[in-house]
Amino acid sequence: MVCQEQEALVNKVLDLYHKISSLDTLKPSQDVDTLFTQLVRTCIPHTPFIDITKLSTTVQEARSNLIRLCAEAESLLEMHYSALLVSSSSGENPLGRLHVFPYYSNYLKLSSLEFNILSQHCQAVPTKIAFVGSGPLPLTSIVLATNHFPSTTFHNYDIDALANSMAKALVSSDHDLSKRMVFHTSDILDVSHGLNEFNVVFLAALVGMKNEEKKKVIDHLGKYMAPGAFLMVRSAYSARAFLYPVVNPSFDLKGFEVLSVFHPTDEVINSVVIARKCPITSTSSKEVQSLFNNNNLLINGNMIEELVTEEQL
Ligand SMILES: C[S@@+](CC[C@H](N)C(=O)[O-])C[C@H]1O[C@@H](n2cnc3c(N)ncnc32)[C@H](O)[C@@H]1O
Repeated sequence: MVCQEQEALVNKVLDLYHKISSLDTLKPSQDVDTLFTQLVRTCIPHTPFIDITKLSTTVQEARSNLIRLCAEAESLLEMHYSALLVSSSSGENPLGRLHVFPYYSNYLKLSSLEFNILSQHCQAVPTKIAFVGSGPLPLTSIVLATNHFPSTTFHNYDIDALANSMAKALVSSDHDLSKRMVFHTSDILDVSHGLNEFNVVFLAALVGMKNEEKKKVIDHLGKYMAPGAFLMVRSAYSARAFLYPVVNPSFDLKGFEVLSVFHPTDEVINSVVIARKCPITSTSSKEVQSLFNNNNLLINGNMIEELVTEEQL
């Protein structure tokens, strides 16, 4: 049963959706900024609670189109600011002026939240972290590498070659990050080899926009990540699900042990889910040996110093 408050909120979102979808372009402008700011303000409150599984088919359809429009606007906004930061840096390090990006403080808060949640479960400092869906302005990797993991290498995967070339240009003049930020252009579904070298994999909210696409990406990561490695997934709660895809910890994380789910109540929009790839079950001892040789064998979150084979037990 939908209460009046829920109906009013859904109607407001639909109204904004129709206005946004009638815009000629989603490139940054006053009109685009005004409409998306109204949309975010409408969706941020946790009440009235919106259960997206209870929405009508029409509203479900509008939601999935709206998420696609949000993704397009987010990519265009990132491209705009990534290009602006590089073109206006006049020889200085553009990373010193990231505050010009309107949502920079949101990323500082989100990255700090994700670091705190990860640190509660992963005692070892990760040597290598993968960020899937890094974009032209890879702020999560930049903030984590700068503020939280000063000795970790970040491998950034993006399907869009232009996004990667812009991101590379952004970090190239930074003495430290130019060495610790690596960029790979590929659909993550085409990446298998090497995923087992990461202690931690982050999955951007907009990789896999429909539920079945998101599940496919998570299943793929589950297949190739190292046993014991951590997966940080961004999701959405209540009306924020009109802006981003929802990951259901009970159904969408097969092969992973869900460690915690956190729904921010402030302006950090994404929920954060941390899960750990289930330890080795049917993996052959040969695969275990190769995982160990890659020096990334984590069982129950701890790096294994030496491999004790069944024979030695
Ligand atoms: C706009 S960015 C958002 C991430 C944000 N910059 C951050 O630092 O958290 C999302 C990126 O995901 C990329 N993407 C979408 N689907 C992907 C896939 N299957 N494989 C790799 N990258 C993907 C898009 O090209 C886009 O650049």
